[in-house]
Order: sequence, then C-alpha cells, then structure tokens
Amino acid sequence: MRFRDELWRAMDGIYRQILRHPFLEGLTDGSLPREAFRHYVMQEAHFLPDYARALAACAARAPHPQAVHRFAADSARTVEVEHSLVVELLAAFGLDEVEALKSPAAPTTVGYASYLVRTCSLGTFAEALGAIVPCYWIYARVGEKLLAESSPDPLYAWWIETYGGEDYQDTVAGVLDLLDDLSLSAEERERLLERAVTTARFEWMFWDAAWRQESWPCG
Ligand SMILES: Cc1ncc(CO)c(N)n1
Repeated sequence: MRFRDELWRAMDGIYRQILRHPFLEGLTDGSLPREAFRHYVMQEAHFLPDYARALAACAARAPHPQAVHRFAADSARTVEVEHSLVVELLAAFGLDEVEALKSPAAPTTVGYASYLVRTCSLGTFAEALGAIVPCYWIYARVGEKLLAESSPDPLYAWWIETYGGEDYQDTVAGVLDLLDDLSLSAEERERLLERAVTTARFEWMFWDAAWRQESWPCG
C-alpha cells in the first residue's frame, strides 16, 4: 500500500463528515446563505497568508532541491491563485481586502493558522508534512466531488471550479508523489498521521465556523 493510501485512511471518516456538512451541501444546492460564504471568504483572507508561510517553512526545511522547489512554488501559488480568488470574491461582496482584514480573524482561524505555522516551523519535517498535506488534499477531494454537482449560484460555482479544476488537482498530485517518494521511518509516519488528523479536524471546523459565523464569545 502506498503511504498516501494509509494517510487517506486516517482522514477518510473526517472527510465524509466534511462532505455532509450543511455548508458544503449548501454550496452545491445554492442554499448556503451568502453571509456564511462571506464569513468564509473573510476568514480565508486571514488564513491564506499563514498557509503560505507554513508552505514556505516546509520549503526551507525540505530534504532535497525538488522538494524545496515544490513547497516554495506552492507557497507562491497560494498567494497568486488562492489569495487572488479571495480578493475577487471580497470584491463581489463590495469589500476590499484592507477593510476585510479589519474585522478580526475568528477563533478557529487563529487556531488553525497558528497550528500550521507552528508545526511546519518547529516540528520535524514529517510532522510538517502531516500538517500541510491534508490542507491541499482535502480541498482537492472536496473540489473534485463538488465539481460533478457544481452550483446554481455563480459565486459558489466559481469557488468550486478553482479547487475542482485541473491546475489545483495537478498541484496536489505533485505533493502526493513527493510524499510517496520519501523514505520515512515507522515513527515518522506515525507522527505524520497524528498531525494529519488534527489538520483534517481543523478543516471541518473551518467550514463549521463559517456556517455558524463564528466570533469571539467575549470582549
Ligand atoms: C481553510 C483552508 N484550508 C485549505 C485550503 C487549501 O488551500 C484553503 N484555501 N483554506
């Protein structure tokens, strides 16, 4: 069995919970309240720079030049493609990025982004991979699944096409090849899987936070 299959097996139950979440069901049938999507997009504006930082930390620590290149390129792609999408989606809500960033990052966003930056900077390289790979992979699997259904709402369809589209799918295929080519010890694999489960949980929580339009409960 390839290591990627073992990794997916550790996350599959959470992935299924993600697909059943009303946020994602609402994306495809168009019933998702626009305010929930707006919350999601604003949180992405906060999250993506830290995601790009976490990828850059993986690049800095990668064991061979091809891996350095991959993570550095993916860090740049996050800003060029995903962050640009967020800026355009914000514009569709009549918001500019500077304004959007004035409203605070929600607790789940702070928790998830901090977890990624910390694990990718301070963990072992295997732990860093465990934290970062599910971010790509879950989005790619969700995008692929949702692409088959699309959405009657053009804004939601646009989001789905970005993550279900060929470019994003190719990006993820590349990182999974890299993962399978590394020779990790049994202990490293175990640590990686543990971090991956935490990331998968945060992925569910990120959508759930948007659905609830999460905010700080005090102050
Ligand atoms: C919360 C979150 N996780 C993963 C990705 C994939 O890049 C994203 N854009 N946002």
